[in-house]
Amino acid sequence: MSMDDLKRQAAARALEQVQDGMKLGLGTGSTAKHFVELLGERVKAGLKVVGVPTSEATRADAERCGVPLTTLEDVDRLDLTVDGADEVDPHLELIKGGGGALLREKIVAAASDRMIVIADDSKWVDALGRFPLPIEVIPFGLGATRRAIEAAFAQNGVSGPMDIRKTKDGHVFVTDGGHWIIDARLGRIPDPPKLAASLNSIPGVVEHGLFIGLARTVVLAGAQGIRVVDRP
Ligand SMILES: O=C[C@H](O)[C@H](O)[C@H](O)COP(=O)(O)O
Repeated sequence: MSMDDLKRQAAARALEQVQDGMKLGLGTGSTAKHFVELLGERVKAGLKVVGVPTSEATRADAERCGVPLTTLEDVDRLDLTVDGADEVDPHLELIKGGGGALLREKIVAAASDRMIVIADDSKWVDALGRFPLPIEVIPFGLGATRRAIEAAFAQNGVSGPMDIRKTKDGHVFVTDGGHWIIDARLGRIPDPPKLAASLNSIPGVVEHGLFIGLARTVVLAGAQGIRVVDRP
């Protein structure tokens, strides 16, 4: 079975949690894209839902698949967000943002009563940090922001190279919000909630890819089948 088949299986399992009338957060990335496509099939068959997309890419996918969209101005809360992740640890803390959508993803997840993460089981790790941590920053004053990030890393016992994310053709990657991303290769993050709190307090850091306390359930698809892990 291909990696893509596994991602679709995880998406299909999460879709079982969707009920008529729900307001949904629609994640971003190759796994979340499967969820949007499968959701579109259910909508064509009569399911009534509305979704808030977490990126312009997901907005385009949802429109193509016929999923009705809304905004967080027009609805108070979302019932459920289904999104992918770059890493998941045993406490169900996450690294997200490999596709650059972390800011809208975190806003949408925080506005949701429940977040289900869908992933192939290669995303499950003992400790977060092997995947470079995306940190979304304002381009103004970048040198000062970088130094403050380095100081926060030192306080948290981590260090590693920090790269401004580039596109394949060598241009700086610009997020949907018009910001840049620093990818920090930390290797292992001993205390993700503490590091998240440190990064939250840095002016110039718009958001970061540590999703703490947000995922309620993780659906992992692997060669041996599907494993569903709930937050204790
Ligand atoms: O910014 C991107 C998102 O956080 C994605 O959900 C994450 O990168 C996982 O993407 P994929 O399902 O393609 O591995």
